[in-house]
Amino acid sequence: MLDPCAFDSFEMLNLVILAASLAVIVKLVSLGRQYKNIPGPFLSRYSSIPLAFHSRGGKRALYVDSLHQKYGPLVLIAPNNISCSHPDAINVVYAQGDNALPKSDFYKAFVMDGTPNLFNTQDRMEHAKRRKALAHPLSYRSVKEMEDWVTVNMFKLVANLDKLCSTKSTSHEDSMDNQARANGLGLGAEIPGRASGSKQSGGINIHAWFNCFTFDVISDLAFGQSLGMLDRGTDVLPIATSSSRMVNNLGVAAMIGLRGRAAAFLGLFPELVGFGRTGMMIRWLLTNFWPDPLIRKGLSSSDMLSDIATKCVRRRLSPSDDISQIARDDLLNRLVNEIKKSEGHSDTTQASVYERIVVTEAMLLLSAGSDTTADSAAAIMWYILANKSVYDRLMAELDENVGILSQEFAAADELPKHDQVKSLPYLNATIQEALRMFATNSFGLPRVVSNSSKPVMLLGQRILPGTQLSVPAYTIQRDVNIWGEDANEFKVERWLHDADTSLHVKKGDPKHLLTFGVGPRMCIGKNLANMQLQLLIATILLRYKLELCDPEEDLEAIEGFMNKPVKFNRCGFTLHTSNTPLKPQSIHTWTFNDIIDGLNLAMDRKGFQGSWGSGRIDVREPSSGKVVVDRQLAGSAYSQGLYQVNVADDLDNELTVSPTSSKLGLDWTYVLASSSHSRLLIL
Ligand code: HEM
Repeated sequence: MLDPCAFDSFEMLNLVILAASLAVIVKLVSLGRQYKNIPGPFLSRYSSIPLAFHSRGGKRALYVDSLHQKYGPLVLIAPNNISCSHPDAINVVYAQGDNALPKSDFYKAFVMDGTPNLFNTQDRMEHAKRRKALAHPLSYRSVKEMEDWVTVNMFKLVANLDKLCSTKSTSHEDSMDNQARANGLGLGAEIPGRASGSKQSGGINIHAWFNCFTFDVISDLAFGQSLGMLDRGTDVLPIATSSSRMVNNLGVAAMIGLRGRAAAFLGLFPELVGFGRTGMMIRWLLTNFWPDPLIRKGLSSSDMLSDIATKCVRRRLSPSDDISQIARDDLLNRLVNEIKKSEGHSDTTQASVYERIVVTEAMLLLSAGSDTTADSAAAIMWYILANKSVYDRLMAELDENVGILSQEFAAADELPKHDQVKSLPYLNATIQEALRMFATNSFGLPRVVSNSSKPVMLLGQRILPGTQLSVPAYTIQRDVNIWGEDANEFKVERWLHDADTSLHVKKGDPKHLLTFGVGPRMCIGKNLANMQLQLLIATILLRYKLELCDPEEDLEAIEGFMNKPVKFNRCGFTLHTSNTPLKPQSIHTWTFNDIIDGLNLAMDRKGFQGSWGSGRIDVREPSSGKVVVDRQLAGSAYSQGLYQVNVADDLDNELTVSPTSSKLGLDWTYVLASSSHSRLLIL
């Protein structure tokens, strides 16, 4: 006989399944009806899967662009998710002030350890507070004051490239390429954006070197110490971490790339990446068991990056560590001061109170401010090299206005200065046009109409709360209605306002350039990025003669969160004949401690112009007895503490240091063994 209880449970189960199915059907029908007047692929009305599929493949912007070509300016790309490629949409979706729309749940995928940062916070008040803390340290004025850190790393970059140029190898086979392959920078399909296994042979992997440069600059500024990639010639860090072994041997660039790839996919399923304990638990499950290795590696990379940032920042903030005593007026220092102010802490507050916020923001700066700049620089370089007339005109402008590297050059203070290049019209027009064509920020950055948002109308369509909106940069930046029939051609002239400008080129208007985003969430690191891009392009072009290894190959890109050039990463490199190569460089770093009360080191950080307390630093070349550095102080900018001196010379042996001290003053004599290219850089 049938047990009545069993029958009841069976019926109950049936009822539950039926109810659940009905709920799904009702939900699907209502989803399908929503925005039925907005065109889009059939499946996208009901599911994010088509968009997720193309995001996983790194081609979201191209996919959405193809939808706009087919359906017009308004397209439903997923349920409740509208892409609008009309220029009028820019000021609606990325509106300022009371009309501003918050970032959508897509950004939850970027939250690392449960603490939102400036970039991924969805809360407007929290965002305003965080933005205020970073706005000052990243203002144009602050960035200008930090130019020397950029210069020091540029010098190291040039020293490395000179070394590669002066090796006998005719192909300039670059060790970076092997390292790149080994550390994940160049594993083709697995780590798209870093392919080095292409047909190109010979040349120098300029993209990888740009990465090392931008990482070293931003870590120098944001962590208080460089990650030393230019010194080691690789972006693999010698820091042992406890995180997943899956990404242990990867370089930082690859990790940031993977993290962006995973987030671009997971952001479409925000229910998988919630906050709190459940969120952490789901994340752990995804990291370990998600069937797609790209996603697992992306999540592991994210954890690993967080570990690295935490270690670096803790080290700098720890009062017991020597490094923390280095007196540096860098970004981290400014960030700590601003966060202390905004969080209402006094100087005496324990570092742990604000450490978490500082770590989160410093980590953000590392991931937001490194490969974005390197990828952009690589793309700009490709456009310059692929267009001979642009190359020639740029060289003429640089020669005329900077020209300094055409003479013998051997020290950081002889590198181009930002003031020399920042207003060069042709250089700036080239950068703008290359970034228009390449679109580092390529897909539409999503915002959401929240319940508290003011009513939103987009091209005559009323947008309901809960709807995601985005304006695709790639499509806008190549729209013939905005840029003219030549929208798909690289024409620097569209940004120039001189008589040479050919009349058929439609002028460019920066308001349609979404490179750094628009509105309240636009890039806060734009000043630093621009400074690096201008200096990088100017320095490299002035110092080296470059050519594409494979002129036939197009610049292809693949997207994570940002767009990355693929295939192009190497180019033929030779020093301009008028340049003398730097002798192979070693950068020696010295730290020394000021133990005398009240003694301040003050310097303007311009290469040689440093001195030590009431004494001085003498740097001599013993063979000639020539004093390389012998200056008095320029002013007082720092408090006492541990200072760092980098000495670049062409010797492998350690420097001999002969300190002499008197009670009230210190006379330090740094004696360099014989060297004709010895230089002292003081940070
Ligand atoms: C060429 C290089 C760069 C490009 C193309 C770029 C692009 C962008 C874009 C498009 C956004 C808006 C993202 C969104 O709305 O979701 C953004 C935001 C941001 N960028 Fe950049 N960026 C670059 C360099 C930098 C640098 C050097 C830094 C740091 C020093 C930086 C820090 C940030 C931060 C913190 C945000 C979040 C701002 C906010 O939400 O208020 N970026 N960037």
